[in-house]
Amino acid sequence: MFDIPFLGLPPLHSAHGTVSLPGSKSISNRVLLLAALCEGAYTTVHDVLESDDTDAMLGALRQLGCSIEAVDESGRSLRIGGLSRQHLPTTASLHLGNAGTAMRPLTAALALLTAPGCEYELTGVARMQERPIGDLVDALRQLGCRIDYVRNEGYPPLRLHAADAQALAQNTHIRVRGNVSSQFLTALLLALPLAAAERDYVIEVEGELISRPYIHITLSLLERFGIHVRNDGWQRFTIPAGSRYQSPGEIHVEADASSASYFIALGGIASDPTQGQRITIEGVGADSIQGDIRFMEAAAQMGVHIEAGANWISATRGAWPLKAIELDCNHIPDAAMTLAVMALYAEGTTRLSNIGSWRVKETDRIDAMQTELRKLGATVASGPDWIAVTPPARLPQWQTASIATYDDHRMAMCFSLAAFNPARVPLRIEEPRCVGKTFPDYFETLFAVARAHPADIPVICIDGPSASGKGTLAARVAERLGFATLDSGALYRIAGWAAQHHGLDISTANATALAQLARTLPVAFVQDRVFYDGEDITLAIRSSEGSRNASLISAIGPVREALLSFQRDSARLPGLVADGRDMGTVVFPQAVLKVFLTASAEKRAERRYKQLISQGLAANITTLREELETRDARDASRSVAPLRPADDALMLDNSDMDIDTATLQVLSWWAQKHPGFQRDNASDSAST
Ligand SMILES: Nc1ncnc2c1ncn2[C@@H]1O[C@H](COP(=O)(O)OP(=O)(O)OP(=O)(O)O)[C@@H](O)[C@H]1O
Ligand SMILES: Nc1ccn([C@H]2C[C@H](O)[C@@H](COP(=O)(O)O)O2)c(=O)n1
Repeated sequence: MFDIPFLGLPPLHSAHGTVSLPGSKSISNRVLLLAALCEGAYTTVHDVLESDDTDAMLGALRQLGCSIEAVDESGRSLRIGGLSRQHLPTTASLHLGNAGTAMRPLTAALALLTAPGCEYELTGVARMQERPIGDLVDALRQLGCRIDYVRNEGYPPLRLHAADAQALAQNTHIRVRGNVSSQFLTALLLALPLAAAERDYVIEVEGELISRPYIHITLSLLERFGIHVRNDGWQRFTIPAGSRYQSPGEIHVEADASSASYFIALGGIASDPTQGQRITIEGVGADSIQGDIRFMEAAAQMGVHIEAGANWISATRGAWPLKAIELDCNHIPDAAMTLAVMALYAEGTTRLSNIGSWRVKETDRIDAMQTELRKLGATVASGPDWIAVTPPARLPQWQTASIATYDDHRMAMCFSLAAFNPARVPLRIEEPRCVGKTFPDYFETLFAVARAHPADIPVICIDGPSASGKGTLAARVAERLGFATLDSGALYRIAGWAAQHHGLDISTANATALAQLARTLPVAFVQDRVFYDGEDITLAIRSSEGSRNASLISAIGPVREALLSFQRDSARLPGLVADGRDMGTVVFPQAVLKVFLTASAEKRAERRYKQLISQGLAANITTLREELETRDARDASRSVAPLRPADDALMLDNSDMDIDTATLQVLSWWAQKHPGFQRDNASDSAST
């Protein structure tokens, strides 16, 4: 997951490949609660989504005394022991983050489970405290449940007390408004089987029921747990007397159909079938119980070519540009956000209606969508429950933009699709960590299938003499930007070690054999360790001998040639920070930012000395200084790719600069290379 202030997206041109999606949030949280409600039974739930929202549910269930164990190392199969009514804690304060799928059902279930003398408080983040829950509380109060608002009438936090048992036995017919959030009805449907042992309970929906597909998921899952609800025209639901939760033993969570929408759109925007390209999605397909699977129909209407099997989908470009549509999106409220961004690639105006529920989600999604699409140059109009999007009319009207995400995972995910814009303007997604709500590895999954022109992948080069701090600085900068790193010196160190290991003298006489060896190094990088043919050589290559051998072998032209393509292939999305001696002069001459990092020989020897001592290695500061000066002289005087600053490199002497200051300097230079974004790296960095 990219836990950084912003993620830069360079222009992307195509996408191709297969993606496996995480489990559905809606199904995961329902199933976890259902399993917990099977008193005295165990349920193994497979493919559970690992995310902020499921963490919120699991944390609450644990606090309530539920036993939850990982079945294997994947952590995605959990064995849940049903809650025992008699052993619930007397008090609990449950923090449910911004997880509506935890807050609403737990409110209803606990309103019925709270025993006399017990008291539970349910709360969440600031946004959760702005999300209405009054209709659910009103419905529960009709049953005799006792719920207080802790702060604001109609909103969490809530305090729950034991229900009035007499009222609960008499008030078996309740009403709930259907046009605010379908999660209220879901919450009641999941909770009422706890009361329905002896009598029917009937829920009457007032007004139009929005987001019916989510109720369909609830009813399907209730069936799996032994509860057969009677559905009369989506207006009246009866939980029959004698209902009792029964564990299915094992249950699998489908992949998330809403998450699939980004990759279906991706196929339609960026996979060219004439080049044999397609995006294949595994884990969810035509047999899905999730309503958002019908996004396939909407995307097909816009021109995406889609094929689907029971649990897979493939998507490629069909009509291009896409076709603008007018669509009532009540049936796919979450995935409809993806359509709004697809509209950027359509001819004409796309109008999405019946999306009033967007206003009470993680943020006011209609306002957020309008603001951010306009930043890109689109023309956007909106009303209480609709939005209309017209793409920029001509290429120059596309704008580079820093997209705010409003702590809303779907804003971050759907706006990533704008990186395929025809004007090839780069984007920035602010606070990309918000995808953790449902799809923590979203951007990694996207980058695994998206392609950029090599020249568009941003590379930062940090070259300089030995022990000037290149590796340390490169790692810090990469961490801040979410980029990969390339320690090119390590490659020469490994090649030098290998030559010695195979008894090859490091001299130009052996150039061909040494180059062949360098081309086929059986090396593996595992976290911060280096393995050669399974042998851990991390420390060996950092010894004085290792440094000398690296310097010697790096002066042999064919060896440098042999290592070139590996280094260039390290440039990958969303970017690379490469450190060495010739990153800016030879390997990445087109790099956007080149830094030549220096420090006095005295300081460098001192730092290297401290580094070796801290690793438990013997060192002598005078010898170290002599060695690194000899090495630098050799590296700078060799005929191939000598150590020298590129003509366009920025010089940074960090002799008297700490690592944080050096990092901020590089990030600030990086920001200056990217005019046009409303926020810049320097101000983001300074706030850390
Ligand atoms: N600005 C700094 N102030 C103090 N110490 C630093 C600074 N930058 C780096 N160091 C320390 O100096 C040591 C050498 O740094 P580092 O290994 O990053 O250098 P390098 O240039 O990559 O070395 P090499 O050329 O051998 O690959 C490390 O222990 C690091 O923590
Ligand atoms: N791009 C590079 C990187 C390194 N070398 C050589 C020169 C160094 O003496 C040796 C070890 O590098 P270090 O780990 O100290 O960065 O490798 C090079 O020629 N070109």
